[in-house]
Formats: sequence, structure tokens, C-alpha cells
Amino acid sequence: MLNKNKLFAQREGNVIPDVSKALAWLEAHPDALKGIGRGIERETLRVDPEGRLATTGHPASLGSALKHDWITTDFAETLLEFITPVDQNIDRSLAFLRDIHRHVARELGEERMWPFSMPGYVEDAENIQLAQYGSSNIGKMKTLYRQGLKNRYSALMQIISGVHYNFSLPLSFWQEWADVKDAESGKETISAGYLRLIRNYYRYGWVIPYLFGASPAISSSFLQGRVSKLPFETDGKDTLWLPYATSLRLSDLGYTNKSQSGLGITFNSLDGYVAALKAAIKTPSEEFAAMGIKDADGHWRQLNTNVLQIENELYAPIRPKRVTRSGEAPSDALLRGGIEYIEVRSLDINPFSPVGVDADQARFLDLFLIWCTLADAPEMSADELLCSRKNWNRVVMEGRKPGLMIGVGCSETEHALVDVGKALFADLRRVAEVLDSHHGDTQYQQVSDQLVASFDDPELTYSARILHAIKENGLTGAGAALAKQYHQMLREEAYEILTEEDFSRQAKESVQAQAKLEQSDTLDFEAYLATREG
Ligand SMILES: Nc1ncnc2c1ncn2[C@@H]1O[C@H](COP(=O)(O)OP(=O)(O)OP(=O)(O)O)[C@@H](O)[C@H]1O
Ligand SMILES: N[C@@H](CCC(=O)O)C(=O)O
Ligand SMILES: N[C@@H](CS)C(=O)O
Repeated sequence: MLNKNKLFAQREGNVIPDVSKALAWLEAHPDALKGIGRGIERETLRVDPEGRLATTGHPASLGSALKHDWITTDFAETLLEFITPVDQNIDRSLAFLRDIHRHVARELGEERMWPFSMPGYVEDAENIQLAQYGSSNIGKMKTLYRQGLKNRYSALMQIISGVHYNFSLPLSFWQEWADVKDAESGKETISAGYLRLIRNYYRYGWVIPYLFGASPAISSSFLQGRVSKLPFETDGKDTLWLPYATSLRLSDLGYTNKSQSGLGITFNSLDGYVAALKAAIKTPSEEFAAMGIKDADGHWRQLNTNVLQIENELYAPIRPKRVTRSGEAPSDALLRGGIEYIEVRSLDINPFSPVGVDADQARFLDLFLIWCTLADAPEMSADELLCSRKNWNRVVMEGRKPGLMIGVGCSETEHALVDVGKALFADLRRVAEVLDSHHGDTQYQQVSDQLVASFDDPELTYSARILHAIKENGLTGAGAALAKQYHQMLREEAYEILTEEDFSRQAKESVQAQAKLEQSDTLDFEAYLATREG
């Protein structure tokens, strides 16, 4: 394999960094990768059988969205979010996620879970109710944050759904790879390792929307009457698509915010990243100041008029993370203990899975994120991150276009996307062999071999496959049909890990915890807001 690898790199003029040394190290230290941590967040809109947004509130039987460990809401009352606890076993994480879906499908009655990232036809976005979290100060702050998001970006943009894949390498990896002794004394080294991963993710992560992007189309209602200059094709009814698009969710039309690219966020040092993020939540925005903090009737319009109301508003394709303590800002958690895991935010909802994500995607991400950690990752300026964004944009808008060329950062040199993809997978295959050696099977190698075929045959990509169904039945029709199929399937499936008792206990305890919180507030809301810096 090594010869083929080198040969490929030479023939293609080093389309990717030469990682052969690091790969050889990994092959000599296979146990270093035992114990990868994973957690999955999946969002999905509640819809009626025709695929229209549900106008009901978050089902009471699902407990408190503010305090439930596994079932909450994202932007809107109708936007469910499911969260799995961190686990080292992919199949267990997916079974846990599926149990949550099984339970919710049983509780939703006639409502269903939307299987796409982009919403179907939305009659009137004003009917989208902001997620409600009760009368506690933190509850009111979360809803007000959403009011600000609505006023800044529109509710329609905010109901775009995604899957977030949370990933961490075991301490043993850092101990063997970087001579770390323990997590505390090694936190600078570990953080530097995850920042290296992030820089390579910006350089090469466009492979994720290429393979798994599943939002090549939008409903005409998504444009809200705006005229788009994009060369959309249409079914003449309510569906628009770009023939080679992979993920409009990740495009400027989707869940992104161009103005954030001017924040000077970089990933060369943790202190640098945190400083830029903290600056962003303290930097007034002219545009948002013009909106005002309160309207004429004294109703709050947003938490503040800064570029970001709170750190969560930074819509990056990947985030460095550490589990926060109560009331702690994400950046303070990072300063306290360094980077603990990373959150990959580029996965569209997988429409071919009843739970929006599958084991192939998890295994691919493991391979890719390990490769991103091993490969050299020169520091990147804010400009270079911007150039990387342009490469991603090419892939999200026309990734399946025959002969598409792709660059790396701001380099003038471009290569055929297909060549870069295949060179990358030649390396990923070697990582797959190491991971498979843990289980004595070939699951990772099979995923690698199956996915690499998508470069020579773009028809195998998720976006190509779902675009056929969308062209045939329209976005709303195709989504409603899949939602119905998954609803019936999930309702009838037995649980694998959790029980009805677990769900009813969680629901009850979450409601009690919210009530307790509401009784414990001592400050009035304005005084409370003044104590929260974002
Ligand atoms: N060490 C870790 N390695 C991998 N995943 C982790 C690790 N620690 C936590 N996670 C996962 O990260 C996810 C955290 O999701 P959660 O929604 O609870 O927090 P958050 O994303 O910070 O909150 P928000 O979505 O409001 O920003 C969970 O799926 C959890 O399992
Ligand atoms: N709905 C967003 C994520 C919301 C959030 O920032 O957590 C997405 O499509 O990924
Ligand atoms: N989760 C999204 C929408 S509420 C955010 O934090 O910005």
C-alpha cells in the first residue's frame, strides 16, 4: 500500500500532504486508537402527514426541553434535537439514538419527523414558534436568544436541520503520539493536536458534503419571494435545485453567516481562538444595533447588539469543545481544561437513515478525523480560512460537476477533486486497517472501499441519490413519504438500550428540575442578563 500511496502522490503532484510517516507510526501503534469517544446530536422538524410544519408545542410527554438529557429543542418548538451520551461504541451510540427516535415516534401520534435538512413548503414563517424553556432566567434567555436569531437571520434559516458528530481521541493516543503524561499536564499539547485536526478539516473537510451532502434542493418558499441569481432548475411547482449541488444547507443560502468570516477567528492557538471568540461577543454590530435591543413596546428583540449574541451564534463547520460547568461559557471551559473533543457540524440529515445518520458515516468520520490529526497542518491565517471556505463553497454548490477542480487554502495550484479524493482515501484505507485490527473485522475498510467509488461515480453520493427522489415527487412530497415510512418503522421497533421506564423517568425528572430552577432564581431578568457575558 505504501508504494501505491507514494506513487499516487508523486503522479498527482502531491495533491495531499505526505502522511506516510505518521501512518507507519500508527500501524506500529494500533492500540493508541482504542477508546475513541463519540456523541451524536440530530435535529428534526415535527411535521404533519403532508410535510407541513407542526404548529403544536413541544409534546409535554417528552418532558422539559430545558432539562431533558436526550430530547430537547433547537431554534423552534417544532425543531426537535436528540442527543446521545458519549460512548466508545458506534453501534451502541446509534442504537441509543434510534431508541430516542422509536420513543418519539410513539409519542408523536399523527405528527412525523422530517427526514431532510432543508424544510419543505412553509406557508408562513411567522407561524414558526420560538422554542420555549419556561420562566426561569436561563429559560427566558434561551428564548430571547432565539428571538435575536430570528430577527438577524430569519426563522426559515434557523429551522434548517443538521447532525453534529462529536469526537474525541483517547488519552492513550496523546500519550503515545505526543508523549503526554495525563490530561491535565498535557492539555496544551492535546489542544494543539485538536487544532491541527481543525486546520486540516478546513483544508479537506469539503469531502464531507461531497460524500454525504443531502440538500441539493430547496422549497420555493425558502426564498421568501427573494429573486436568486443562482441557475436553479425547477419542477415548476415548489421545488428548486442545482444539478450538481451537494449541500445547500452549507451554502450562503443555508445555515451560514457570511458576516462572521470577518471575525478573525483562527485555529493556530487555543488562546487565539478564544480571544477572537470573546471579542466577537463583545463587538457591537452596526447592523444589529440598528435593530435595537427592544422594540417600541419595550419587548426585547435580541440579547444584545453584538456581532454574536453568545458564543453559540458562531456558525462554524467545526468547533473545539469541552463539557461546560453550570453557567460556564464554552470558551471559559476551553481555557479551564483545554480542548476535550471536537464537534463536526457539516453533516446534513441523512435521508436514507430513519435516524438521520448511519454507521458508514461514523466510520468515515473516524478515519477522516484521525487523518486530519496525523497530517501536517501549517498554521492558517484568517484569509486562508476564507480561501478554504471558497473551496467548500465550490463543493456545496457544484461538487458533482464533472472535472471540478479544487484548491487547498489560498494556493494557486488546483487539482481535480476526484484525484484529491482518491489520494485521501488511499491514506484513509491504511487508517481503516488499523481500526479494523481492534475488532478483527473489515468494517472500516469496507466503508473506505465503498465510499471512494463515489469519486469516479458521483451518482453514488447522497446528494445525487436524493435528488432523483426530489425531482420525482417534489421536496415536500419526497420528504413526507420518507417521514411516513420511518414513522411506521420506528413506532413498531423494539427498544435496544432504553426502556419506556427510562423515558418516563427522564421526562418526569426533567420537569421537576425545570420547576426547581424556576423557584431558585433570585435575580430579575435584566439583572440576570447583565451577569451573563455570552
Ligand atoms: N469527550 C467527548 N467525546 C466525544 N463526544 C463528547 C464528549 N463529551 C461530550 N460529548 C458529546 O457532545 C455532545 C454535546 O451535546 P450537547 O447538546 O449536550 O452540548 P452542546 O453541543 O455544547 O450544547 P449546544 O448544542 O446547546 O451548543 C453530546 O452528544 C455528548 O455525548
Ligand atoms: N440547525 C443547525 C445547527 C443549530 C445549532 O447551531 O446548534 C444545523 O443545521 O446544523
Ligand atoms: N442551536 C442554534 C440555534 S438555537 C444556535 O445555538 O445558534
